[in-house]
Amino acid sequence: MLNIPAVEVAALSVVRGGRSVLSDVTFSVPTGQIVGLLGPSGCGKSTLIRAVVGAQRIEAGDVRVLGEPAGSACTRRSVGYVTQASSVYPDLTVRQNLRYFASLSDADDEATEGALDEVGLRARADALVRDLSGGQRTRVSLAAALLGDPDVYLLDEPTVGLDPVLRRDLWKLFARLADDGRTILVSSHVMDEAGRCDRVLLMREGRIIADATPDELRRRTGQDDLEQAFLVLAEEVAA
Ligand SMILES: Nc1ncnc2c1ncn2[C@@H]1O[C@H](COP(=O)(O)OP(=O)(O)OP(=O)(O)O)[C@@H](O)[C@H]1O
Repeated sequence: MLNIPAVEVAALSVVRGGRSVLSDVTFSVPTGQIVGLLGPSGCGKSTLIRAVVGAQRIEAGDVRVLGEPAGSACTRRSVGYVTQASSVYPDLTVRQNLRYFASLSDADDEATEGALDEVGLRARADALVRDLSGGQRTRVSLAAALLGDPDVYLLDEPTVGLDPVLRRDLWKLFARLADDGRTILVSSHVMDEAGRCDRVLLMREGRIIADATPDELRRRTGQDDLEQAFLVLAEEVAA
């Protein structure tokens, strides 16, 4: 099991609305790593995550999760997907949502309360989800994913709109999950979050322009700042 990559994408191409959105994307994510999918808005991060979930029609290529085709029934319980749009019930409270999701995955009330703490929502546990901010709703979705205890987390911009303290706390949570052997593929367009990943896939216009550790990116570009490193790499690709 440990030798099988958590995620394996080979020569993936996706067309949406008649336009090429992903072109010849290839990468592999070993188990127990945090891999960041970084790149500007519209570069294809969400589409790539949807393909790994098995929710995106693909034009060409192969996408596997834990050795099985993406989206296949046997991998569904192994994957926790947190979308950019909220995927919890707006007319239930935070705690009611989590108790509902806990019942689907045989988690108990203690796990529900633990998940509330993990995402920093204890103070809003009795608030209706429809009264929460976008960032708070994303954290409810993340807590619901935690209750399923998946092997692979696919997180689409989970830290958007969060203040620096909450962002730091969520990245600590991701690190704890990875230390426990979980795998995390997490997208962001905030380049300083790249530094918190074991490895970074830098995307631009539907292609991966670098697949490296943060230190390798710094060395390769001679830039300490990862945002500057991205700019150097983007210019190299454009040249
Ligand atoms: N339903 C759709 N039909 C046609 N094109 C789409 C659709 N959804 C997204 N696209 C296009 O696919 C490209 C990639 O979009 P995607 O949402 O994957 O990017 P992203 O990197 O996740 O962006 P963001 O950071 O803004 O969420 C964009 O050019 C977008 O306009």
